[in-house]
Parts: sequence; C-alpha cells; structure tokens
Amino acid sequence: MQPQVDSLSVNSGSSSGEPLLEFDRVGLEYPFEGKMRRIIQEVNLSIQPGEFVSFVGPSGCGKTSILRMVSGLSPAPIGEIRYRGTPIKKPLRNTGIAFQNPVMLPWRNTIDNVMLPLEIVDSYKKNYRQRKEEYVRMAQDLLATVRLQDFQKQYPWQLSGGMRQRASLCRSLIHSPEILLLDEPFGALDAFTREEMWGMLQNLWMKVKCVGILITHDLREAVFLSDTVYVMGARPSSIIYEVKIDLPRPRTLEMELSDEFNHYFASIRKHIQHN
Ligand SMILES: Nc1ncnc2c1ncn2[C@@H]1O[C@H](COP(=O)(O)OP(=O)(O)OP(=O)(O)O)[C@@H](O)[C@H]1O
Repeated sequence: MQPQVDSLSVNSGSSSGEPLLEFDRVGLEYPFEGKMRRIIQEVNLSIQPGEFVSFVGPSGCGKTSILRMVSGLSPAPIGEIRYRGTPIKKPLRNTGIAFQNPVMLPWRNTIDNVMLPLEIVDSYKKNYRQRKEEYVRMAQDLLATVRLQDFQKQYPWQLSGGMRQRASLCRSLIHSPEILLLDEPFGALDAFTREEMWGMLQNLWMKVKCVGILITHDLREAVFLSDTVYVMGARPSSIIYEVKIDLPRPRTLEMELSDEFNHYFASIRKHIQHN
C-alpha cells in the first residue's frame, strides 16, 4: 500500500542525494501460538543524512522493532535496510541509543558516564590517553548544551530523572554517531520536563548533525522534533501516512501554539489507528 503523503509541505532537510538509510520492502513476523504472525507488512522509505524522523502508531505495530532492525541487533528478516547502500546484517558501529530509562553506571560521576563511549569505540579508544583533555572538553560542551555544566561531578543518584536523561543523551552523542536511535526517551518524564527536553535534544542533534530516529507516542513531540513523521497503521503494519514538517529551526515551544503546528498535529492524529 502506498502511504498518503502530505504534499502541501516541503521537507526542510535535504531530500536529494544519496540516502543514508533505505528501507526496501521491509517486513517482520514473529512466532505466535505455533504460527508465524505478521507484524510489519511492508515498509519502504529512505532517510537522508542529517534528517530527523519519527515513527508513530498504535501499540504493537512494530515501532521498536524498526529501531532494532536499523541498529542491526535484529536485522530485517524480510526485505532489507541498507546503510549507505549496504544491507544491515550485523550491529552498526556508529549509532547512539537512548531509551526511556537511562542506565548510568552508579560508580561513575556524570562526566565519566558521558565519556564512557570514548573508552569503548575503537577510533576514540586508541587515543584515549593522549586526547583525554580534548575528550573532557567535548563532554563538557555537550553537558553545557543540556545545562548540566554544574553537575559534572555528581553521581547518578544525585540527579533527577530528567537530568539523568539529559546526561544519557550526551553519552549517546559523544562519539559523533551518524545515527541516533531514540526509543520513547522522554516517556517517563512529566509533561513540563518533557517539553524542556525537546529543545535540548534539538540543540544536541543540530550540533552533532546526525540522523535521528525517534519512536514516540507523543504526536506533539514528533512534530516538534522531526523533518518527517511516519505514521504506521495497525498490525500487520505499513506506513499509512507521511508528513514533512516544514517549520523553521531551531523550533521553540511558542511554535506549538501556532496554527501550522496544530495543523500538523491534527493531520497525524487523524491517521492513528488501533490494534
Ligand atoms: N522477540 C519477540 N518474539 C515474539 N514477538 C515479539 C518479539 N518482539 C516483539 N514482538 C511482538 O511484535 C509486536 C511489535 O512489537 P514492538 O515492540 O516493535 O511494537 P511497538 O509498536 O514498539 O509497541 P509499543 O508502542 O507498545 O512499544 C508486538 O505484538 C510484540 O508482541
């Protein structure tokens, strides 16, 4: 099935050139009560370098599974997802991941938690000792972007849930990944903190200039952050609606009150189905 595309809008991201990711007839099924059950019927789309996209849709339609397939942790069993033209068959190296409940190492303070990937990712690890001062400055810069510059030495238990999530976003971006995977990262936060986080995530993403792929149930969050929002239908799902969000960046919370923003929200809301 071809998704309905909102043709009134123009993508603010670059839509020409080589895509970073291509979904080519991607399907998914899992065993269920002795038979295979189709979860995703077929998804076809491409994501440009630096684009921020969101997937929304009913519970169980396969949104988190999409992230797992892109990460390479569970490669697409039907069809393929290509990264720079090559099918993803094993875990991609240059990704950053943030989940709803950030896991920080309790024995490390905030800045040491943020710097953790630099001790693990090969290209940073090999120069860790020589370049440590530079790495510290990189971490401090990211922490300042999310207003945690005064909390570098605090331990995770000394931070609020929102602060831990901010630190975790910095950690997922410190190694300059090409792809940032976000699975309901703000799902556990209260509404005000959530909205504050949108702006901070936007600032981080604009700094790192990576592809962002967000899974969310919050349609306003999807509009605020995305260049493109994909709406998945009920199981077995496909993309039933796609909309380019043509709001200028950086976006502000005031924009949420605009007619344009509400038009996007309403057009997406109208297409949400139930499983
Ligand atoms: N490893 C698995 N084995 C069997 N079924 C699975 C497995 N992982 C996911 N599923 C099923 O696949 C479907 C899609 O799961 P997924 O977590 O991707 O959905 P989702 O859209 O992210 O849901 P939600 O919005 O509730 O988080 C669900 O019905 C789930 O039960």
